[in-house]
Amino acid sequence: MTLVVAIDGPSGSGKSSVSRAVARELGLAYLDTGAMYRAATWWCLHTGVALDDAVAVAAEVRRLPLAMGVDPSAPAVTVGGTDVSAEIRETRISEAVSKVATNLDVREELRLRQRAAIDAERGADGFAGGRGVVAEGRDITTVVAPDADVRVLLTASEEARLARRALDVHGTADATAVEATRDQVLRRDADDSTVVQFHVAADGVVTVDSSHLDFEQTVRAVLDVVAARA
Ligand SMILES: Nc1ncnc2c1ncn2[C@@H]1O[C@H](COP(=O)(O)OP(=O)(O)OP(=O)(O)O)[C@@H](O)[C@H]1O
Ligand SMILES: Nc1ccn([C@H]2C[C@H](O)[C@@H](COP(=O)(O)O)O2)c(=O)n1
Repeated sequence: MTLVVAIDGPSGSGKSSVSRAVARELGLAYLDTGAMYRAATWWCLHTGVALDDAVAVAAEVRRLPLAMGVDPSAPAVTVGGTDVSAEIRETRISEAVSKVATNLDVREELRLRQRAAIDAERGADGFAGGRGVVAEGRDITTVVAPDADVRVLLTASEEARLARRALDVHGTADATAVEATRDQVLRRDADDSTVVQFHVAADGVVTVDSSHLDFEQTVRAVLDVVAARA
């Protein structure tokens, strides 16, 4: 039997790294839906469409030639055959992505693709047998896959999330680095929260608070939820 694990949470809560580790541990595929919004943003900047033109942006995203790798050890993201896995993590994308992710027509398009990717991995009707998947983002537990076998909201305090991101981007979590990270974490969450809810667990979703857990402990806590629920 295949397993679908859905994990949501705010920026810096550890969704991506923890989901990848959980997928590796369980031998499941891994779907990073945030990377899909980032790839859509990369594409819009690449094609030169004005991000404020919601209709044109949605039309561009419907044409997006995106291929999502689902190997948790190397989840490559390619657009039109170009590997953009590294570029979509650049600050210019992090600063712009909420404009694209809050476009409701873009969300409709990417949610269709996300559901298809999850169905492919779970071996749903019309798809070849899959191995199951860990899918993570902001609305996977609530909108994209509310029927997932296991649903987790991964949280952490603002302080912990800012420190983690500062360490990632600046190599230190001193006061200056944390301040420089605020926009990428808190402003982005505030903008994204206008269209999706990822701070409070919906009914049936288990909260894992990683504020006082290290990475390994957090992975173990999520694996424990899977073991208890699946
Ligand atoms: N429990 C933890 N303790 C300490 N560091 C952690 C923990 N979980 C994740 N990290 C580290 O925090 C950083 C941010 O994690 P990650 O990128 O997975 O977060 P995210 O929720 O996917 O963020 P975003 O939504 O902004 O992409 C990474 O360097 C990761 O290794
Ligand atoms: N299911 C999702 C996944 C992501 N987003 C938005 C929110 C972020 O600003 C952006 C990039 O996500 P990240 O790579 O930082 O996890 O995409 C969303 O709205 N819904």
